[in-house]
Amino acid sequence: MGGKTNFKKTDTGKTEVIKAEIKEADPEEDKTKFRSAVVLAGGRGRRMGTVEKALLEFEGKTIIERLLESLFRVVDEVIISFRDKKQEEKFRSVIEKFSAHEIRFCFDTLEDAGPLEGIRAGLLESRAEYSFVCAGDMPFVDSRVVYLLFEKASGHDAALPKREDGKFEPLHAVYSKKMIPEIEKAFENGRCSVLTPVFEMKYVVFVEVSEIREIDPELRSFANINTADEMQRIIELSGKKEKSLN
Ligand SMILES: Nc1nc2c(ncn2[C@@H]2O[C@H](COP(=O)(O)OP(=O)(O)OP(=O)(O)O)[C@@H](O)[C@H]2O)c(=O)[nH]1
Ligand SMILES: [Mg+2]
Repeated sequence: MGGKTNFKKTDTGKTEVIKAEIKEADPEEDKTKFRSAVVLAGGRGRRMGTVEKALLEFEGKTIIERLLESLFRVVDEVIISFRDKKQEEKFRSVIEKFSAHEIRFCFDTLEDAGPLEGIRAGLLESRAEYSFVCAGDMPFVDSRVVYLLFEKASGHDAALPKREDGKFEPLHAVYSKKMIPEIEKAFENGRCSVLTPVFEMKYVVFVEVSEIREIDPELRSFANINTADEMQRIIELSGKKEKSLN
């Protein structure tokens, strides 16, 4: 399908409808489970002047490399969610560096439908029941936080961080395959907010960021880059980290 799809603006950013019925997780259940990650890379980076944000580089390393290094500490395969094959070619040389790992690709069916379409394609391609989904413009994703989200999601439909101000981090979350039909329904209703299908699922775990702060005190994991100014801030943050490590 190549044609453009027009989606209505949704109001699903609001948080009043939360259907989190928590089931008892079985700690033995997922010890041997296959885990996937879906990295969303199919956006156009328009706010930065149309750039491939995942290929932005600082201190000699691209964001996608940083992400892959971190993710392969905790998942068995990574699926990179591209808009089309032409985009995949631009990433080939970076991805070759990870030939020892399982990296696969998926491509959008709906053009320019946003991250939710990338998630749909990624979850369809995923060989795991649970996939960690993140934006491809997040340089500091922390494998320990990803692991925590997998643990929280186990036996449930999804696990999303919830900030102190009540906002969620749907592009740094674990989703089960149950999200796929809910995404299809959202699109049928002209909705493209990632939170729309999330709120349709029954067993969603919202992980308070206070718990994540125990691992990642400044919540650097969620930092993402949308503008040139944010890129500058990320470079500064990175410098700070180097110092605190020494
Ligand atoms: N597969 C896929 N991924 C997308 C799509 N739109 C956005 N993304 C990804 O979703 C993540 C969050 O999106 P944004 O921060 O808006 O990134 P973007 O769309 O490239 O940037 P802008 O054009 O400035 O909005 C980024 O990692 C994007 O690459 C899409 O249509 N398909
Ligand atoms: Mg966008």
